Amino acid sequence: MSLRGLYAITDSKLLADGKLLPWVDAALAGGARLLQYRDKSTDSARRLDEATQLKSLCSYYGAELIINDDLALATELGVGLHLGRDDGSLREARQQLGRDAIIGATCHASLDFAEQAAAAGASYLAFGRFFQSVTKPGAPAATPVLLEQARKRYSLPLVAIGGVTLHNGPQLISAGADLLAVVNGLFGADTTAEVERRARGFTELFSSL
Ligand SMILES: Cc1ncc(COP(=O)(O)OP(=O)(O)O)c(N)n1
Ligand SMILES: Cc1ncsc1CCOP(=O)(O)O
Ligand SMILES: [Mg+2]
Repeated sequence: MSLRGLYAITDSKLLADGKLLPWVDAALAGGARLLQYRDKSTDSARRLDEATQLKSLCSYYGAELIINDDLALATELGVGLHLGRDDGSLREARQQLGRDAIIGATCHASLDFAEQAAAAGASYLAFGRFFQSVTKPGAPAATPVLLEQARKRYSLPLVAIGGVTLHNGPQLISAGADLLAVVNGLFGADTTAEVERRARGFTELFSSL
């Protein structure tokens, strides 16, 4: 599949109290192409249960499920994986998950990190945060100029993350982002109808630019 469009990322605090499945359903109905299950808890039984249900939802909508941080869970479900700088070896994950798996890499604001990730077999390169992020306020700051530089250097899909909204998304796409990765700007909505409206809005940004 082509990696372009909205990349929705779950947040266990925003999507507590039974919201996970309906809110994700709305994001996928609105056109999200990738969904990352990002849950920092250690309750492995609940994580397996939730990720299994998300896999079914993604498959219904023709989207791809990516697991944050957890190679074992991605392997068990046969889905993709996102690894940060301290989340284990991308090369080993590639060997374990196989050549067709989507494996994404955090590059913060560094073309050197991007070079290492590309050499290790990353499927996409993720830069950011680009704006203030309530989800991860301490993430290193990146600028659209960095995206432009990465765009010239790599044909791999580029992901922009961090404080992304419908309002600031267009400048990231113009700078070369193939995927907009969004937590709060999507799942911070109060209703499923609003999540779907926002997801549709993000999706339309890619056809209008
Ligand atoms: C698409 C995408 N990009 C970056 C990140 C951040 O990953 P990481 O630096 O490992 O931080 P955590 O998300 O694990 O807190 C991401 N998850 N997804
Ligand atoms: C996980 C992560 N990595 C860099 S910023 C970020 C959080 C993105 O969440 P939000 O879209 O709410 O800023
Ligand atoms: Mg991580």
